[in-house]
Amino acid sequence: MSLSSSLGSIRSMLPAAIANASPAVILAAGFTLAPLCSFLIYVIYNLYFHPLASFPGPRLNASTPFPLYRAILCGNLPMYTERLHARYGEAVRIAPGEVTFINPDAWKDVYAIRPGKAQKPKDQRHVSVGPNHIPSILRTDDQTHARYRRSLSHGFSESSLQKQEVIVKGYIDMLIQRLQELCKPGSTVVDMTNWYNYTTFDIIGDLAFGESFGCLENSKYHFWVSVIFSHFRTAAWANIMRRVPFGQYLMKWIVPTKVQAEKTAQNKMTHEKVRARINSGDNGRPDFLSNVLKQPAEKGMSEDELVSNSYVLIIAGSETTATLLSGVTYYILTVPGVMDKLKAEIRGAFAAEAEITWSAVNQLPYTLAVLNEGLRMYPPVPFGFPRMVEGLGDFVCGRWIPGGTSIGVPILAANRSDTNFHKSKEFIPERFMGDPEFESDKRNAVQPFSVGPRNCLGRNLAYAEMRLILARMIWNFDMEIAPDSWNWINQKAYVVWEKPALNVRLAPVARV
Ligand code: HEM
Repeated sequence: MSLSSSLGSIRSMLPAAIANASPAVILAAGFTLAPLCSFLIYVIYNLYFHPLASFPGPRLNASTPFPLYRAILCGNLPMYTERLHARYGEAVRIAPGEVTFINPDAWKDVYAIRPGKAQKPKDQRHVSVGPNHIPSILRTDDQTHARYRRSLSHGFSESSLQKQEVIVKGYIDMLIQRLQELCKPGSTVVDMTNWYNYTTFDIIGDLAFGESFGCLENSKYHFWVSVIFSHFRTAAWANIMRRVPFGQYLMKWIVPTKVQAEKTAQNKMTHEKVRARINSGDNGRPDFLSNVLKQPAEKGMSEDELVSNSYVLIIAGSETTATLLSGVTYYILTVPGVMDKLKAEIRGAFAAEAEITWSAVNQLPYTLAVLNEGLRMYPPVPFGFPRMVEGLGDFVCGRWIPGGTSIGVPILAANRSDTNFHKSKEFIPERFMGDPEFESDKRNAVQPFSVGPRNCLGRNLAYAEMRLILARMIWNFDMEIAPDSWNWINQKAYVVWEKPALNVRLAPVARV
């Protein structure tokens, strides 16, 4: 049957107004109405027939992913999820196929390996593709991940950590010295977010590439580092574009040319740095790559894999630690009483600065409690990395989740939930020191380094660095928050927090 005779027979069944319309008008109407009808069916299915239809959450989120897209693009995802959980409870359907849980048991069910079950793969939409398109340790399949992790783990072992102390200490000495110089003759206001970043990027640059970025020496960001900060917003767009048809092609139009050019230059620089590190071979230094480079590529990493993983090591290892130190500095300067206790513990424990070592700072319980409360209130990775349910489905916190669903623990929401913590929005280090008032706290809800085979590899290094830097800062300086930083904590988050300047007045401690 021809098109015109088909249209003719349809016409005879329609009311006169439509029947008299020309074929072009009917086709145009069809093209307009078809997507509208499909969308309507999609919404009705999501709301009433989808296997997740019984999960709590706003109806708009259950029917379309647009509220989630909006939260991601506005840098609001962790806070938005926190609000949804406060309103709808422990499990929330944040988008048609995405559910988040704040019950501590979800860490086990979603992230850990359970007997007889495979680990759940990452929801790749939340993980950036490396600039050289070789999947990094954060994105790759389980088999390659196991190889990366095995070859890298030596650089994060207890014995390597002990040897790394001298390298880390050198940069902390430089931080203190530079800040002392800035304070001459009396006190001065500095942006501590920058100074913590200078320090942690120099440390991790040294441990990953064998040379620092020279940020402390030059009191400014190296080009490689500054590019990272301008790219976090792009990562939010990339998250959305991984969800829409032809998204990867659209990215080229969304990312400004300047940003693309910076990224290319950074990529070239990374290749050069990695090649220089390969050429220096086993340089006898206890850095991250010494062990990797001793092995053949099939057991260690190829040059491209080294490039891709260097990005992860540097960004995951620097920005996170500096973020936590900035957050803790903000809280100890704004919550009454905390600074006095910290000073009493740190300045009372040592007779001289040289005594402040990695093993010595392990003996400072209040300092550790302050860092843990900082990780609860201001986790450096505030949303975390969701996983996918495979196959037919699985149980999470006693509820059946169908295959194809993205599930996760939104870190900030779990950490600041009233169901998990007494006085959940207050910064109270005593909750990590056995204070009976906080006996009902579900402290195992706080997993800022995640859980399972893909948890943070640098956890011990991060704790050692954070304890030492905080102790040395408190030993050396009296601090006061500048009036323009009182509101510092209200930030956006694009994967990581977008931190403004944290202006702090530093005054060297006078000692006789
Ligand atoms: C306060 C500091 C830090 C926090 C809060 C943190 C948090 C995290 C989180 C949430 C993940 C993702 C885990 C997952 O997907 O389940 C991760 C992965 C990772 N982190 Fe950290 N991190 C910190 C410091 C460091 C440091 C100092 C290093 C050292 C280089 C590091 C290296 C890594 C690596 C290599 C991974 C990937 C692990 C894998 O996929 O097997 N992190 N981190």
